[in-house]
Amino acid sequence: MVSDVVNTSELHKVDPVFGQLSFDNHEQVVFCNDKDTGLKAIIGIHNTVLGPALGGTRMWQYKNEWEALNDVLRLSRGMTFKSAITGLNLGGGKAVIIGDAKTQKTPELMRKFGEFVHSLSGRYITAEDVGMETSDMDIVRGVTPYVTGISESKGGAGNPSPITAYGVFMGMKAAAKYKFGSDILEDKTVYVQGIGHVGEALVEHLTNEGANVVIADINEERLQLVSEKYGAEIYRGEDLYTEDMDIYAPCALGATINDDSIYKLKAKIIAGAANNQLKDEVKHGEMLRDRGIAYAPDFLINAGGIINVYAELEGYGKAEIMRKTENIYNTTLEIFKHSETNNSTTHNSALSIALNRIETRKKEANK
Ligand SMILES: NC(=O)c1ccc[n+]([C@@H]2O[C@H](COP(=O)([O-])OP(=O)(O)OC[C@H]3O[C@@H](n4cnc5c(N)ncnc54)[C@H](O)[C@@H]3O)[C@@H](O)[C@H]2O)c1
Repeated sequence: MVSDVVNTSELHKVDPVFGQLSFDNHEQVVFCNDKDTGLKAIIGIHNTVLGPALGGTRMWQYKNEWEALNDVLRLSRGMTFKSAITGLNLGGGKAVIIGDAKTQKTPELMRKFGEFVHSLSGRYITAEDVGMETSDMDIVRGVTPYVTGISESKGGAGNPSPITAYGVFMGMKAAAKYKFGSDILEDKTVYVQGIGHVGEALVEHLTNEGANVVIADINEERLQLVSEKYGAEIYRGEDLYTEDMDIYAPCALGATINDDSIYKLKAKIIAGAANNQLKDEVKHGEMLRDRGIAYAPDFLINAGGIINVYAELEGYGKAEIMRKTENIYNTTLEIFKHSETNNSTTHNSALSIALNRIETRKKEANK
């Protein structure tokens, strides 16, 4: 039924949540508002079949609420598949806080956010994502136990970004093994787009291996710092996608692989940390396959961070974290082989394996 207070041209807004393209049978979406601290947040719980929904909190200056909702729906769904394919007993969730992390993030706002997380009684467990620091999670820990990624001095596994970067490096090496016949990245030209927490640590692995690393970022200070530290070349061109490169590593925000960029891309491999790199999973996954570009699925190779925070819940140590993260190499190789055998895209191969694990658990639970 269409409410007559809505104009026909505004009809898409009648189904603001369940009718969104990015809505994928999410179990719960929670809107959080607090006038005093200015908190406006959305928590998305996609699926809890394998366990509590764990996923980071992103603080970002979204253009509007639709953009924030779309982001939390897409990101929380991605977390479900990330944990499933990594073999963790976790569901998928994520939170977004609408605002500028540099100017609007306060301890009071973070505490209030923590109270909302607490009100979900552990169905959602948070951690850091873009715009968040370990110290923010320490504040959240003050009001709820349902938080990971807290500092080591407080019993946490610390900043997950270096582990995420290590996993991406492993996934990249596996992609190189598949595409070039060798996983040695020496002399390969790798463009790292976004040299934040994860990007910088990835640059370190790559330069240690002797790769030619080119870095791109919108933050000039970061560019100078990372370039000086690792001797990486700074990209000053207009359109990174048109450059000659062996590997493109998206480590900023999502959807950079789209109708526009795919046709320009000269990279033979895409392997990076950013979530939701494919703007359209099906269409752009197929376009990459048709163009012979080996795509290491984002949710598979950027799982190091979640492996790290899962350790806080399960109580395993650094050695096990590293072993599980290193295993991303083997899983990525398996996915490339699976996609070849099944004539599927790598994204769909990874997705089908993740979905299979969830369905199996569901059946077992219903026995
Ligand atoms: N931190 C983790 O452990 C982790 C885990 C899994 C996935 N990820 C994903 O990896 C990506 C990076 O995470 P992070 O923790 O390093 O974030 P971050 O905020 O520390 O770094 C992001 C960097 O990207 C830059 N950037 C933003 N827009 C850009 C653009 N258009 N072009 C070039 N650079 C741009 C920023 O200036 C910043 O330096 C995100 O998509 C995040 O969701 C992170």
